[in-house]
Amino acid sequence: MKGVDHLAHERNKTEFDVDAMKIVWAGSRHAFELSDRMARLVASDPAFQKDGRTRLGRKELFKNTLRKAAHAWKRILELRLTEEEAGWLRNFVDEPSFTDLHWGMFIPAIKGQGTDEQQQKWLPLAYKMQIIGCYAQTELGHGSNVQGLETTATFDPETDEFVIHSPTLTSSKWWPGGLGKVSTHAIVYARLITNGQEHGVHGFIVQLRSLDDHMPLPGITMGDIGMKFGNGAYNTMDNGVLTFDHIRIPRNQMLMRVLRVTREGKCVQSNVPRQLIYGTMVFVRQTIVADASTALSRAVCIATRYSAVRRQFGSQDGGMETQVIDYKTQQSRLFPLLASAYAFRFVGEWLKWLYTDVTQRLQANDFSTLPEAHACTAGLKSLTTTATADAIEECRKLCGGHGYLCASGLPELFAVYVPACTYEGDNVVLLLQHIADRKRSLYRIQGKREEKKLEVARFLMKTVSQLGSGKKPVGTTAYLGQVQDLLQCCCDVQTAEDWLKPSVVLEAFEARSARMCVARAQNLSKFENPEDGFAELSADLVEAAVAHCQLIVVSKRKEEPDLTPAMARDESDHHNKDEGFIDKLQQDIPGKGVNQQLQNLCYIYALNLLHKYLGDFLSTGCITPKQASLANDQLRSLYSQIRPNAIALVDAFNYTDHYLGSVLGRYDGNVYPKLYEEAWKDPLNDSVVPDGYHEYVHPMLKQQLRNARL
Ligand SMILES: CCCCC/C=C/C(=O)SCCNC(=O)CCNC(=O)[C@H](O)C(C)(C)COP(=O)(O)OP(=O)(O)OC[C@H]1O[C@@H](n2cnc3c(N)ncnc32)[C@H](O)[C@@H]1OP(=O)(O)O
Ligand SMILES: Cc1cc2nc3c(=O)[nH]c(=O)nc-3n(C[C@H](O)[C@H](O)[C@H](O)COP(=O)(O)OP(=O)(O)OC[C@H]3O[C@@H](n4cnc5c(N)ncnc54)[C@H](O)[C@@H]3O)c2cc1C
Repeated sequence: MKGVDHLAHERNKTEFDVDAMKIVWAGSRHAFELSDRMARLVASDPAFQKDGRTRLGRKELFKNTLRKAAHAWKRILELRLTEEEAGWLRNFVDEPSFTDLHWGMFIPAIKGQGTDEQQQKWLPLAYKMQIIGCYAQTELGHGSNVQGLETTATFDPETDEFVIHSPTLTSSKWWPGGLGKVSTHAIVYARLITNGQEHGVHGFIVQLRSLDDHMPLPGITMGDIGMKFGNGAYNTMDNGVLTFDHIRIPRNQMLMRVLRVTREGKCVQSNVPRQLIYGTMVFVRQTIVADASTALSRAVCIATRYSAVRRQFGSQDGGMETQVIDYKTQQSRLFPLLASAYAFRFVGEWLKWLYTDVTQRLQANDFSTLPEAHACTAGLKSLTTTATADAIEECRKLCGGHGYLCASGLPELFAVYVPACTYEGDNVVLLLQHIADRKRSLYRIQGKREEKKLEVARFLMKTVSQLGSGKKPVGTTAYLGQVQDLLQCCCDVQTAEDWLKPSVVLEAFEARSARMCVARAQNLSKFENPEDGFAELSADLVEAAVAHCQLIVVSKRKEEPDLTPAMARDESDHHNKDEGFIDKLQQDIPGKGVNQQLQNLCYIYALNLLHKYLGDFLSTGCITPKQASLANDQLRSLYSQIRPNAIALVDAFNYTDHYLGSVLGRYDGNVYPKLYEEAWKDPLNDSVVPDGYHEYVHPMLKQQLRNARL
């Protein structure tokens, strides 16, 4: 590190081994070394510099993105990077681009929904970037309601082709990233029609543009949908519009792993469940949870370093003013966000494990864990992106006025990040799904034997409804197996220190979630028509889903050994599966003081939630007002313990200044001179007298002066 380290005094206070924490944050030594190497590679390459991005006009900005994407690909080939290394490199380039959709959705869709032959044909082309793909699902009229899509794919047995058509304006594909200007191919989702019969929505590989001159193929109309929120930000992406006028594609370009259309136009269902058509979304939602911890940690790193640099008030006898990080209000806003960054990191690791596990099972024709994977990815995507978007804005406020400058990096981070609350499923719709299950089920609330046929029950509601049936809940809902205990238990916290017991915190969160679920299930049972009940109570159901998802983040309960065979996992998996925050602490984590810091963060995460959602905990009788007050006392004490380690805890994210892209978050804390320097780079400062002055302001001044003299 060159130059003076203005944060050295802060780093000297550190009470733990930062290098060891870097490994914990990265997930493994291998991941740390690899990401560190790629981050430095990108930061040291002038072609990847991002200075002034927020000042560029759309065309210039977009061209710049194309240049960087091409340069990244060139470096990947030159250095013969592995797929993993290439992924990290693209990540550190830090600019949304068409390649995100090519690697992040187009390829996974073919892998997940294509037959072996289709994979053999299309994947090599995609891997070598001989074609560029995107994911065209959403339409102008429908995004959330996938079954409401209007684009049609009608089988023509005479030519052995599908005819892809956009029958209405609202059926125009609208939003797909990479579609507007770059993609040559797309996975297009359309209603399958054979022999005059509809067979639901399926994916089709459609070529959009000529591989020679990049012109749209006949019958295809395409373009960009226009500027989006913020400067720079997501405007580097060509989100597009697309309509089809009776486009023909060969039959074998329908992704046929789930359903096969024969030469005669007969539909043959494979043994794979229909829901796998939605599999790409499960994959991407899982990656979005991991990305949430990255975006959140970037914002927190900026706000924490700046809070240690910034001083306001409190100077005595001409001495230094107080660092704003020492104000308890600043700590109570900042440290829970720091704790959330770590919490989301660990739950993201766990979700990745869950997804890998589900994928392996699917390959072995075991589909039993798919509903849980869907529910967890949907719920946690919603929980973590909502919290992260709010947190980035809070970090901006924590940086005072300077946080509002683009030079802080926070406005662009916010503008790039907020659509995560909408894409890959609107967060409210996903929470409703989290508790949703469309299967007919027997509705029976623990022991009441109050049976009702339901058209629509919900994932959590269904679990609760089956408690009396002898079916043991597994996975993330296993705690509901002890529902009777959880309905009756009394929190035995008597001192603030009692809140530092994992079992106490776990019990409080489990009891809150269980009681909320049971109360909602009881309310639902009062409705004659369950559909009406779900519609009427949906806001309450969302609250229960949030409580359940927060419990997963605080700690995924260790699974019982006597699970159904589908859920039983190898002992060798043991370390991978327990990645909830409390579970993480049970592992043997090397490095001086590391475990202690993680414990502090874990309790800050949990107790801050308890404070924020106090209404839930009090109204369900899980804790008393006195115990809530003790939790607050403990929180304040934890903030004091985190304070000397705050800078080191954000250093452990190992972000380069290039990646952070923030004058306020610089590693060396040299904020003011650099902020001053940055201001002079603004194009407005290219000339002393601005363009337009002589045209508009000068005549106005002159006129006023003349008037005054009259
Ligand atoms: C690289 C990152 C850049 C990101 C760029 C952004 C890309 C995008 O945004 S792509 C477009 C993403 N679009 C969405 O996420 C749409 C959101 N909507 C949905 O996901 C679904 O339509 C739904 C979850 C809201 C379901 O609607 P619903 O009508 O209730 O469900 P269906 O009747 O269609 O199906 C019911 C059946 O399927 C199960 N299920 C639903 N989704 C999944 C899934 N992803 N995986 C597994 N299973 C799923 C659902 O639980 C029902 O199950 P059963 O009860 O067993 O029938
Ligand atoms: C930056 C960005 C990138 C995108 N990239 C892609 C892409 O690459 N490919 C692609 O196919 N799509 C893409 N999308 C589209 C995205 O997936 C959809 O916008 C998203 O799924 C939300 O759907 P919607 O727009 O229809 O919202 P709507 O469903 O219209 O939501 C509007 C409001 O209605 C509420 N609502 C809707 N249904 C219900 C319900 N049943 N109960 C209660 N409330 C409800 C929602 O909560 C929300 O408040 C992208 C979107 C964005 C913003």
